[in-house]
Amino acid sequence: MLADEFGREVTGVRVSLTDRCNFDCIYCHNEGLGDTRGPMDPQDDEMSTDDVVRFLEVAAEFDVDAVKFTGGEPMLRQDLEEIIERTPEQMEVSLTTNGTFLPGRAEDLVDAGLERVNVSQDALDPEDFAAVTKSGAYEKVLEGVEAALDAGLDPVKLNMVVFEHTAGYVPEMVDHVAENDGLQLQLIEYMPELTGKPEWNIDIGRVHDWLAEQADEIEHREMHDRKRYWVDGGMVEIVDPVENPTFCANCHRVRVTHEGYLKGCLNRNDDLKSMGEMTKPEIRETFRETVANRVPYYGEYMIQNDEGQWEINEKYIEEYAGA
Ligand SMILES: Nc1nc2c(ncn2[C@@H]2O[C@H](COP(=O)(O)OP(=O)(O)OP(=O)(O)O)[C@@H](O)[C@H]2O)c(=O)[nH]1
Ligand code: SF4
Ligand code: SF4
Repeated sequence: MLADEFGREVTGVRVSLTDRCNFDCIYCHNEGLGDTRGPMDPQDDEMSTDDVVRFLEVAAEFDVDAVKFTGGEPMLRQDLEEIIERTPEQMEVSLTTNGTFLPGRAEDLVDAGLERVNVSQDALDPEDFAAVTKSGAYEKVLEGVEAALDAGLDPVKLNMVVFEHTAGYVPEMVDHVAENDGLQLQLIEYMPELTGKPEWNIDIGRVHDWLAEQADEIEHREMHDRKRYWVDGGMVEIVDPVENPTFCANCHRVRVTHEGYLKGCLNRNDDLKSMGEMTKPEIRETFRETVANRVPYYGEYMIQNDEGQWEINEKYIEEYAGA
Protein backbone atom coordinates (compact mmCIF):
# COMPACT_ATOMS: atom_id res chain seq x y z
CA MET A 1 0.00 0.00 0.00
CA LEU A 2 1.33 3.44 -0.89
CA ALA A 3 1.33 6.33 1.56
CA ASP A 4 2.31 9.98 1.26
CA GLU A 5 4.87 11.65 3.48
CA PHE A 6 2.13 12.64 5.91
CA GLY A 7 1.40 8.96 6.55
CA ARG A 8 -1.88 8.96 4.64
CA GLU A 9 -2.29 5.59 2.98
CA VAL A 10 -4.13 5.57 -0.33
CA THR A 11 -6.87 2.97 -0.11
CA GLY A 12 -9.42 4.43 -2.51
CA VAL A 13 -9.74 6.01 -5.92
CA ARG A 14 -12.43 8.34 -7.10
CA VAL A 15 -12.96 8.21 -10.83
CA SER A 16 -15.00 10.78 -12.73
CA LEU A 17 -16.31 9.09 -15.87
CA THR A 18 -17.73 12.14 -17.60
CA ASP A 19 -18.34 15.82 -16.96
CA ARG A 20 -21.65 15.67 -18.82
CA CYS A 21 -24.82 15.91 -16.77
CA ASN A 22 -28.57 16.14 -17.36
CA PHE A 23 -28.88 18.45 -14.33
CA ASP A 24 -27.44 21.91 -13.77
CA CYS A 25 -27.24 22.14 -9.98
CA ILE A 26 -26.42 25.62 -8.79
CA TYR A 27 -23.87 24.26 -6.30
CA CYS A 28 -22.06 21.88 -8.67
CA HIS A 29 -18.26 21.93 -8.38
CA ASN A 30 -17.73 19.23 -11.01
CA GLU A 31 -15.31 17.26 -8.86
CA GLY A 32 -13.16 20.26 -8.12
CA LEU A 33 -12.89 21.45 -11.71
CA GLY A 34 -15.50 24.19 -11.45
CA ASP A 35 -18.22 24.84 -14.00
CA THR A 36 -16.72 23.22 -17.09
CA ARG A 37 -19.54 20.82 -17.83
CA GLY A 38 -20.16 20.27 -21.49
CA PRO A 39 -23.28 19.35 -23.43
CA MET A 40 -25.14 16.04 -23.11
CA ASP A 41 -23.65 14.57 -26.29
CA PRO A 42 -20.84 12.07 -25.87
CA GLN A 43 -17.50 13.82 -25.81
CA ASP A 44 -14.25 12.55 -27.20
CA ASP A 45 -12.16 13.68 -24.25
CA GLU A 46 -13.54 10.99 -21.94
CA MET A 47 -11.46 8.00 -20.91
CA SER A 48 -12.36 4.87 -22.83
CA THR A 49 -13.57 1.73 -21.07
CA ASP A 50 -10.10 0.22 -21.47
CA ASP A 51 -8.41 3.37 -20.08
CA VAL A 52 -10.53 3.20 -16.92
CA VAL A 53 -9.97 -0.52 -16.43
CA ARG A 54 -6.22 -0.25 -17.06
CA PHE A 55 -5.96 2.42 -14.38
CA LEU A 56 -8.02 0.38 -11.90
CA GLU A 57 -5.84 -2.67 -12.46
CA VAL A 58 -2.76 -0.64 -11.58
CA ALA A 59 -4.47 0.84 -8.51
CA ALA A 60 -5.35 -2.70 -7.40
CA GLU A 61 -1.67 -3.65 -7.57
CA PHE A 62 -1.10 -0.98 -4.90
CA ASP A 63 -3.79 -2.57 -2.68
CA VAL A 64 -6.45 0.05 -3.38
CA ASP A 65 -9.63 -1.64 -2.26
CA ALA A 66 -12.38 0.85 -3.11
CA VAL A 67 -13.47 2.78 -6.16
CA LYS A 68 -16.11 5.47 -6.36
CA PHE A 69 -17.45 6.34 -9.81
CA THR A 70 -18.65 9.93 -10.15
CA GLY A 71 -19.29 12.49 -12.85
CA GLY A 72 -20.90 14.80 -13.97
CA GLU A 73 -23.51 12.07 -14.17
CA PRO A 74 -21.66 8.73 -14.46
CA MET A 75 -24.78 6.88 -15.64
CA LEU A 76 -24.60 8.81 -18.92
CA ARG A 77 -21.81 6.37 -19.71
CA GLN A 78 -23.42 3.43 -21.46
CA ASP A 79 -20.37 1.31 -20.64
CA LEU A 80 -20.77 1.75 -16.86
CA GLU A 81 -21.92 -1.85 -16.41
CA GLU A 82 -18.92 -3.09 -18.38
CA ILE A 83 -16.53 -0.91 -16.38
CA ILE A 84 -17.95 -2.22 -13.11
CA GLU A 85 -17.84 -5.78 -14.37
CA ARG A 86 -14.16 -5.40 -15.26
CA THR A 87 -13.22 -3.65 -12.01
CA PRO A 88 -10.74 -5.78 -10.02
CA GLU A 89 -12.52 -8.09 -7.57
CA GLN A 90 -10.77 -6.68 -4.49
CA MET A 91 -12.41 -3.27 -4.92
CA GLU A 92 -15.64 -2.24 -3.32
CA VAL A 93 -17.55 -0.45 -6.07
CA SER A 94 -19.73 2.54 -5.31
CA LEU A 95 -21.44 5.15 -7.44
CA THR A 96 -22.56 8.72 -6.91
CA THR A 97 -25.43 9.64 -9.23
CA ASN A 98 -28.33 12.03 -9.53
CA GLY A 99 -30.55 8.92 -9.68
CA THR A 100 -32.53 9.66 -12.82
CA PHE A 101 -31.16 6.71 -14.79
CA LEU A 102 -31.43 4.12 -12.00
CA PRO A 103 -34.96 2.98 -12.92
CA GLY A 104 -34.48 0.11 -15.37
CA ARG A 105 -30.73 -0.04 -14.84
CA ALA A 106 -30.12 -0.50 -11.10
CA GLU A 107 -30.39 -4.28 -11.32
CA ASP A 108 -27.90 -4.52 -14.18
CA LEU A 109 -25.45 -2.42 -12.19
CA VAL A 110 -25.81 -4.68 -9.18
CA ASP A 111 -25.40 -7.76 -11.37
CA ALA A 112 -22.21 -6.19 -12.70
CA GLY A 113 -20.87 -5.74 -9.15
CA LEU A 114 -22.12 -2.39 -7.82
CA GLU A 115 -22.23 -2.51 -4.00
CA ARG A 116 -23.23 0.97 -2.85
CA VAL A 117 -24.92 4.04 -4.27
CA ASN A 118 -25.23 7.70 -3.25
CA VAL A 119 -28.15 9.56 -4.84
CA SER A 120 -28.29 13.36 -4.78
CA GLN A 121 -31.51 14.59 -3.21
CA ASP A 122 -31.60 18.07 -1.77
CA ALA A 123 -35.30 18.46 -1.02
CA LEU A 124 -38.59 16.63 -0.50
CA ASP A 125 -40.65 18.87 -2.72
CA PRO A 126 -40.50 19.00 -6.55
CA GLU A 127 -40.36 22.80 -6.70
CA ASP A 128 -37.65 23.13 -4.08
CA PHE A 129 -35.77 20.36 -5.85
CA ALA A 130 -36.08 22.11 -9.22
CA ALA A 131 -34.85 25.39 -7.76
CA VAL A 132 -31.43 23.92 -6.93
CA THR A 133 -31.01 21.27 -9.65
CA LYS A 134 -32.65 23.17 -12.55
CA SER A 135 -34.36 19.89 -13.29
CA GLY A 136 -37.96 18.73 -13.30
CA ALA A 137 -36.92 15.14 -12.67
CA TYR A 138 -37.87 14.95 -8.98
CA GLU A 139 -40.25 11.97 -9.45
CA LYS A 140 -37.64 10.18 -11.52
CA VAL A 141 -35.12 10.57 -8.68
CA LEU A 142 -37.59 9.06 -6.20
CA GLU A 143 -38.13 6.18 -8.62
CA GLY A 144 -34.37 5.84 -8.87
CA VAL A 145 -34.00 5.53 -5.11
CA GLU A 146 -36.73 2.86 -5.07
CA ALA A 147 -35.08 1.02 -7.94
CA ALA A 148 -31.76 1.01 -6.07
CA LEU A 149 -33.39 -0.37 -2.91
CA ASP A 150 -35.29 -3.00 -4.93
CA ALA A 151 -32.03 -4.06 -6.57
CA GLY A 152 -30.60 -4.75 -3.11
CA LEU A 153 -28.49 -1.62 -2.65
CA ASP A 154 -29.16 -1.12 1.05
CA PRO A 155 -28.50 1.42 2.44
CA VAL A 156 -28.97 4.06 -0.22
CA LYS A 157 -27.27 7.28 0.83
CA LEU A 158 -29.06 10.51 -0.04
CA ASN A 159 -26.53 13.27 -0.72
CA MET A 160 -27.75 16.73 0.24
CA VAL A 161 -25.66 19.87 -0.20
CA VAL A 162 -26.37 22.22 2.69
CA PHE A 163 -26.31 25.88 1.76
CA GLU A 164 -28.55 28.91 1.96
CA HIS A 165 -31.22 27.41 -0.32
CA THR A 166 -31.50 24.03 1.44
CA ALA A 167 -30.48 24.51 5.08
CA GLY A 168 -34.14 24.83 6.07
CA TYR A 169 -34.91 21.36 4.69
CA VAL A 170 -32.41 19.54 6.93
CA PRO A 171 -34.91 18.60 9.71
CA GLU A 172 -37.41 17.09 7.26
CA MET A 173 -34.65 15.19 5.45
CA VAL A 174 -33.46 13.80 8.80
CA ASP A 175 -37.04 12.65 9.54
CA HIS A 176 -37.29 11.21 6.03
CA VAL A 177 -34.32 8.85 6.50
CA ALA A 178 -35.42 7.94 10.02
CA GLU A 179 -38.87 6.96 8.71
CA ASN A 180 -37.75 5.04 5.62
CA ASP A 181 -35.83 1.80 5.97
CA GLY A 182 -32.75 1.54 3.82
CA LEU A 183 -32.08 5.29 3.53
CA GLN A 184 -29.22 7.26 5.07
CA LEU A 185 -28.52 10.97 4.79
CA GLN A 186 -25.20 12.56 3.89
CA LEU A 187 -25.06 16.31 4.45
CA ILE A 188 -22.39 17.93 2.31
CA GLU A 189 -20.89 21.27 3.16
CA TYR A 190 -21.20 23.80 0.36
CA MET A 191 -17.84 24.60 -1.21
CA PRO A 192 -17.84 28.37 -1.79
CA GLU A 193 -14.33 28.48 -3.23
CA LEU A 194 -15.24 26.01 -5.98
CA THR A 195 -18.70 27.26 -6.82
CA GLY A 196 -18.23 31.01 -6.97
CA LYS A 197 -21.09 32.16 -4.71
CA PRO A 198 -19.59 32.62 -1.24
CA GLU A 199 -22.73 34.43 -0.09
CA TRP A 200 -24.68 31.14 -0.24
CA ASN A 201 -22.48 29.54 2.38
CA ILE A 202 -23.84 28.70 5.82
CA ASP A 203 -22.00 27.75 8.99
CA ILE A 204 -21.95 23.94 8.97
CA GLY A 205 -21.05 24.07 12.69
CA ARG A 206 -24.67 25.02 13.37
CA VAL A 207 -25.85 21.86 11.64
CA HIS A 208 -23.45 19.78 13.74
CA ASP A 209 -24.74 21.46 16.91
CA TRP A 210 -28.36 20.87 15.98
CA LEU A 211 -27.74 17.22 15.13
CA ALA A 212 -25.78 16.69 18.36
CA GLU A 213 -28.89 17.81 20.26
CA GLN A 214 -31.13 15.42 18.34
CA ALA A 215 -28.78 12.44 18.25
CA ASP A 216 -29.12 9.24 20.28
CA GLU A 217 -25.59 8.26 19.31
CA ILE A 218 -22.61 9.88 17.59
CA GLU A 219 -19.88 7.93 15.79
CA HIS A 220 -16.67 8.91 14.00
CA ARG A 221 -15.76 7.40 10.67
CA GLU A 222 -11.98 7.11 10.18
CA MET A 223 -12.24 8.38 6.57
CA HIS A 224 -12.01 12.16 6.83
CA ASP A 225 -12.82 11.81 10.54
CA ARG A 226 -16.45 12.26 9.53
CA LYS A 227 -19.13 12.43 12.20
CA ARG A 228 -22.19 10.21 12.00
CA TYR A 229 -25.29 11.09 14.00
CA TRP A 230 -27.98 8.52 14.71
CA VAL A 231 -31.34 10.25 15.06
CA ASP A 232 -34.47 8.14 15.75
CA GLY A 233 -32.81 5.17 14.05
CA GLY A 234 -31.73 7.13 10.95
CA MET A 235 -28.06 7.75 10.14
CA VAL A 236 -26.85 11.23 9.18
CA GLU A 237 -23.24 11.74 8.11
CA ILE A 238 -21.61 15.14 7.62
CA VAL A 239 -19.02 15.79 4.93
CA ASP A 240 -17.36 19.03 5.99
CA PRO A 241 -14.03 19.49 4.22
CA VAL A 242 -13.90 23.28 4.03
CA GLU A 243 -11.10 24.75 6.16
CA ASN A 244 -10.97 21.45 8.05
CA PRO A 245 -7.42 20.11 8.59
CA THR A 246 -8.74 17.03 10.40
CA PHE A 247 -10.76 16.07 7.31
CA CYS A 248 -7.69 16.35 5.07
CA ALA A 249 -5.42 14.56 7.55
CA ASN A 250 -7.63 11.49 7.13
CA CYS A 251 -7.98 11.59 3.35
CA HIS A 252 -7.15 8.28 1.65
CA ARG A 253 -8.28 8.82 -1.94
CA VAL A 254 -6.68 9.92 -5.16
CA ARG A 255 -8.79 11.13 -8.04
CA VAL A 256 -9.02 10.71 -11.76
CA THR A 257 -10.73 13.28 -13.96
CA HIS A 258 -12.92 12.19 -16.86
CA GLU A 259 -10.10 12.97 -19.30
CA GLY A 260 -7.79 10.61 -17.43
CA TYR A 261 -5.76 13.03 -15.35
CA LEU A 262 -4.63 11.69 -12.01
CA LYS A 263 -4.68 14.17 -9.14
CA GLY A 264 -3.95 13.91 -5.45
CA CYS A 265 -6.58 16.29 -4.11
CA LEU A 266 -10.06 17.43 -5.08
CA ASN A 267 -9.22 21.06 -4.49
CA ARG A 268 -5.97 21.16 -6.45
CA ASN A 269 -5.55 21.22 -10.19
CA ASP A 270 -1.86 22.10 -10.20
CA ASP A 271 -0.70 18.49 -9.93
CA LEU A 272 -2.69 16.98 -12.83
CA LYS A 273 -0.94 14.10 -14.58
CA SER A 274 -2.39 12.81 -17.84
CA MET A 275 -2.58 9.03 -18.15
CA GLY A 276 -3.86 9.15 -21.74
CA GLU A 277 -1.91 6.77 -24.00
CA MET A 278 0.14 5.51 -21.04
CA THR A 279 1.26 1.93 -20.68
CA LYS A 280 0.74 0.12 -17.40
CA PRO A 281 4.35 0.63 -16.23
CA GLU A 282 3.96 4.36 -16.92
CA ILE A 283 0.68 4.51 -15.03
CA ARG A 284 2.36 2.70 -12.13
CA GLU A 285 5.06 5.36 -12.02
CA THR A 286 2.52 8.19 -12.28
CA PHE A 287 0.45 6.67 -9.48
CA ARG A 288 3.53 6.42 -7.24
CA GLU A 289 4.51 10.01 -8.03
CA THR A 290 1.01 11.39 -7.39
CA VAL A 291 0.77 9.62 -4.04
CA ALA A 292 4.27 10.75 -3.06
CA ASN A 293 3.35 14.38 -3.80
CA ARG A 294 0.03 14.40 -1.97
CA VAL A 295 -0.27 16.90 0.83
CA PRO A 296 -3.23 17.54 3.11
CA TYR A 297 -4.90 20.55 1.50
CA TYR A 298 -6.08 22.31 4.65
CA GLY A 299 -3.36 22.33 7.28
CA GLU A 300 -0.37 21.94 4.96
CA TYR A 301 -1.08 23.28 1.47
CA MET A 302 -3.37 25.97 2.87
CA ILE A 303 -2.41 27.33 6.27
CA GLN A 304 -3.91 29.98 8.51
CA ASN A 305 -2.19 33.35 8.84
CA ASP A 306 -2.09 35.41 12.05
CA GLU A 307 -5.55 36.83 11.28
CA GLY A 308 -6.93 33.32 10.95
CA GLN A 309 -7.35 33.54 7.17
CA TRP A 310 -6.35 30.62 4.96
CA GLU A 311 -3.60 31.15 2.42
CA ILE A 312 -1.30 28.99 0.33
CA ASN A 313 1.69 27.82 2.33
CA GLU A 314 4.67 29.74 0.96
CA LYS A 315 6.61 26.61 0.16
CA TYR A 316 3.97 25.64 -2.44
CA ILE A 317 3.56 29.06 -4.05
CA GLU A 318 6.21 28.57 -6.72
CA GLU A 319 4.74 25.18 -7.64
CA TYR A 320 1.23 26.70 -7.82
CA ALA A 321 2.29 29.68 -9.90
CA GLY A 322 3.96 27.37 -12.40
CA ALA A 323 0.84 25.26 -12.94
N1 LIG B 1 -12.80 18.23 -0.31
C1 LIG B 1 -13.29 16.99 -0.39
N2 LIG B 1 -14.59 16.77 -0.58
C2 LIG B 1 -15.02 15.52 -0.67
C3 LIG B 1 -14.16 14.41 -0.55
N3 LIG B 1 -14.90 13.27 -0.67
C4 LIG B 1 -16.17 13.65 -0.87
N4 LIG B 1 -16.24 15.00 -0.86
C5 LIG B 1 -17.45 15.79 -1.07
O1 LIG B 1 -18.56 14.96 -0.81
C6 LIG B 1 -19.41 14.92 -1.94
C7 LIG B 1 -20.14 13.60 -1.97
O2 LIG B 1 -19.25 12.56 -2.09
P1 LIG B 1 -19.75 11.14 -2.53
O3 LIG B 1 -18.86 10.64 -3.58
O4 LIG B 1 -21.18 11.11 -2.87
O5 LIG B 1 -19.60 10.25 -1.28
P2 LIG B 1 -18.43 10.09 -0.30
O6 LIG B 1 -18.86 10.79 0.91
O7 LIG B 1 -17.17 10.51 -0.92
O8 LIG B 1 -18.29 8.53 -0.04
P3 LIG B 1 -19.32 7.52 0.60
O9 LIG B 1 -20.45 8.25 1.19
O10 LIG B 1 -18.55 6.76 1.59
O11 LIG B 1 -19.78 6.68 -0.53
C8 LIG B 1 -18.49 15.21 -3.11
O12 LIG B 1 -19.14 15.76 -4.21
C9 LIG B 1 -17.57 16.24 -2.50
O13 LIG B 1 -18.21 17.48 -2.51
C10 LIG B 1 -12.78 14.69 -0.36
O14 LIG B 1 -11.94 13.79 -0.26
N5 LIG B 1 -12.39 16.00 -0.28
S1 SF4 C 1 -26.22 16.10 -10.58
FE1 SF4 C 1 -24.13 16.22 -9.76
S2 SF4 C 1 -22.83 16.48 -11.57
FE2 SF4 C 1 -24.94 16.93 -12.21
S3 SF4 C 1 -25.08 19.18 -12.03
FE3 SF4 C 1 -25.84 18.25 -10.11
S4 SF4 C 1 -24.05 18.21 -8.72
FE4 SF4 C 1 -23.29 18.52 -10.83
S1 SF4 D 1 -6.72 16.63 0.93
FE1 SF4 D 1 -8.56 17.54 1.80
S2 SF4 D 1 -9.44 18.82 0.18
FE2 SF4 D 1 -7.96 17.41 -0.77
S3 SF4 D 1 -9.19 15.68 -1.45
FE3 SF4 D 1 -8.38 15.18 0.56
S4 SF4 D 1 -9.96 15.82 2.00
FE4 SF4 D 1 -10.42 16.80 0.04
